[in-house]
Amino acid sequence: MSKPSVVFVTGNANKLKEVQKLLSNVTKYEIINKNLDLEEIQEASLEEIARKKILQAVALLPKGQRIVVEDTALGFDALNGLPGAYVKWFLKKMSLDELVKMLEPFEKKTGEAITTVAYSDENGDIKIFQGITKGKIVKHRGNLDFGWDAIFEPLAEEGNTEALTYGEMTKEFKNGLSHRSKAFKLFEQYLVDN
Ligand SMILES: O=c1[nH]c(=O)c2ncn([C@@H]3O[C@H](COP(=O)(O)OP(=O)(O)OP(=O)(O)O)[C@@H](O)[C@H]3O)c2[nH]1
Ligand SMILES: [Mg+2]
Repeated sequence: MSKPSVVFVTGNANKLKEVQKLLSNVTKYEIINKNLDLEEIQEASLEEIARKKILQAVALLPKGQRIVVEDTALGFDALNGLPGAYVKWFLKKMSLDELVKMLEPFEKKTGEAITTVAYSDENGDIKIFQGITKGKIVKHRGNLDFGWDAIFEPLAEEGNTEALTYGEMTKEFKNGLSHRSKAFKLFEQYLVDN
């Protein structure tokens, strides 16, 4: 019999590549991808956004499937966590340079990258896992392929002793300290234990 699967629902190819690597040690399940454009509600906590996302995916996919989604936010400390989950829409309307400029009036240039994972098991029970990496928002350096990678420089205390932006890191190095890796480590442990 073939292995049971966990369906990772995302429309983001960069995310998918990272998550396939992050979950590559999970031998119990096969991780497969389904590209659905899930609505992301506003005026909600990151947990609520992820919860709504998984509920939609559950409603759209066949019953009894294990499904996982994630939502990723970038919050600026000087703006009390904004743009947060809205960073995707900010990036559609402005360049990375303009996003960085938003912090010009403030001394504090720090922020948080946060991934919130929502998993629905075969019975529809939902679990939430979150990973946070603290960093500085800097003028873009390195690879521009993935969202705001080039303007996010994790703090030294995160293990980023060479002060690289995500965009300057190898994928392996980013996966060693990223918001996404922290969230998916917790999820991986849950899959192993349950
Ligand atoms: O530089 C980055 N490094 C990352 O590690 C990262 N993870 C997400 N993002 C971007 O931040 C927004 C999240 O929105 P988001 O979580 O809703 O994603 P999405 O809509 O692209 O995919 P999905 O919702 O179908 O899974 C989108 O603009 C993503 O491109 C990242 N940018
Ligand atoms: Mg999305």
